[in-house]
Amino acid sequence: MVVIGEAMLDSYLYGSADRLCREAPVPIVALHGRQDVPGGAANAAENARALGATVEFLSVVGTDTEGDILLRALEEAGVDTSGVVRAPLRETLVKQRVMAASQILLRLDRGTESGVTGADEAELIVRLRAAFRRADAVIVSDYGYGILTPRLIAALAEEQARAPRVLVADAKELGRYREVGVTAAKPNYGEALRLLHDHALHSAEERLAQAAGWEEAVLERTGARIVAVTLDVEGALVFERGQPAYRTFTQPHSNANATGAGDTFVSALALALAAGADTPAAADLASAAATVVVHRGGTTVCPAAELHDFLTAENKVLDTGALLTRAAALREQGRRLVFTNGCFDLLHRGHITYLNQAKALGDVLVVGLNDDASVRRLKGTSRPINPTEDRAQVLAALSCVDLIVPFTEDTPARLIEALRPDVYVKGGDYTRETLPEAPLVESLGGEVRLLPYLDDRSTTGIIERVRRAYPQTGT
Ligand SMILES: Nc1ncnc2c1ncn2[C@@H]1O[C@H](COP(=O)(O)OP(=O)(O)OP(=O)(O)O)[C@@H](O)[C@H]1O
Ligand SMILES: O=P(O)(O)OC[C@@H](O)[C@H]1O[C@@H](O)[C@@H](O)[C@@H](O)[C@@H]1O
Repeated sequence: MVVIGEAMLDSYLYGSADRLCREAPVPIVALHGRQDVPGGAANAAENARALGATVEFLSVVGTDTEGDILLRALEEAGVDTSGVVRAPLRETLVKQRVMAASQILLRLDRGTESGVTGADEAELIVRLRAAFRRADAVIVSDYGYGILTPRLIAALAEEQARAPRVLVADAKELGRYREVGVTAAKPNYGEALRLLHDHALHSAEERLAQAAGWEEAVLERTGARIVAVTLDVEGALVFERGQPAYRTFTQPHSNANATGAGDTFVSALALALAAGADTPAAADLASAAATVVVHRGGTTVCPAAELHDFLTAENKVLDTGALLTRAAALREQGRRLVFTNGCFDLLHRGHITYLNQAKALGDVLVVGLNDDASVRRLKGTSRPINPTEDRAQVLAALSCVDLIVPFTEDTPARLIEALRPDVYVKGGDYTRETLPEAPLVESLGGEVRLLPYLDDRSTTGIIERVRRAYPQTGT
């Protein structure tokens, strides 16, 4: 992985503030600690390393002490910094935060006016071209401080046209990368507004609806194959040419001191795409990694082991008793429960789109999963291909699925009666009249919603394609 962009040093000054200053009504901070960590593009590089990538970092950094501290921290984290140009005329970017307990009181920025000389630019381009050719994936992290010059972006475009890589752009002004042929672009809400000349809306619902309408425009203005608009606590909306939009969901955390979740998101997204994950899976991994760093606080990374623990410890698979206890607690918090059921054998894109849409109809998506005996009765003895436990774990990896409950009957009627969902969702060919569970759901005060399946996507279709591809293996 090559990460190129604007490195900064995030410097945290920790203290406590118990009284106000006599000269002016401002807090007096008694300092008792300091921590310096790589920020900006350097944070993206450190995140990619922590997730397991071999990382070459390219940037322009001053020859000052802050530059030394920054590069030493990166090297200690295992990032290769030999591609960083040290520029005597440049002041290293520093973002110093004065903290009282976990509250940021003030941020002081330095080095924001430092330019890049023609010689530094030329040297960085030479290093970029060489590194690009060695890389599987490239991240561009452009905060608008002048390192990513038009000439450098043109060189990037040439390299990408010559031998395309998984190239992810995280930039304040994404329009600058339109001709580069990036694989994925990651604007946050503010960056997307700037790109599209749209105006900010206030409630989360309004923002989501607004962002859902951006699909065509963001893909067009960034020239990217995939655009992930990150929406802070609301997760992300992911658009891809020719595919249905996909939303990721986070576990909300009110960590005012969290910063750099976007860098983590980009690193995990780039790595997952480079490793061959499809877009929804890559976006879910990115979202999970970002959630981990938000919960940790400060400018930090998500180590691969922590991502793994986060994904497996979520314990989404429950038996009926445990589900009902959890559902009662969620109801008390005023959460709206959405329920659907199915076999979800050989999970495919149709399933993923459907589950994503189902989640959007409420707060908590519960999936009733037909167990192996019930799948056999419904679909024949050759099914399921994957056993209950595996099917449950695959579903559990989706951020839109909150809880999974295996059930053994032919229909979920008993489960619906016990759970009393606010919304019951079913897909495929049903109508309200032909759906056997509809009267039951409505008699319990719930609402029935039917969602279309994507055409040409089915587990049976996959099995038939495999059969045709390998006829010699018989039935
Ligand atoms: N408060 C939060 N609780 C849970 N998850 C969050 C929260 N804030 C952000 N995230 C996660 O981090 C991802 C990226 O966040 P965000 O939209 O804030 O990016 P960003 O503005 O580029 O971040 P930064 O500038 O801090 O790097 C979100 O899509 C979401 O998955
Ligand atoms: O250039 P502006 O946006 O003013 O400063 C960047 C900061 O807001 C922070 O950005 C985050 O993404 C992180 O990269 C973090 O390290 C960095 O300090």
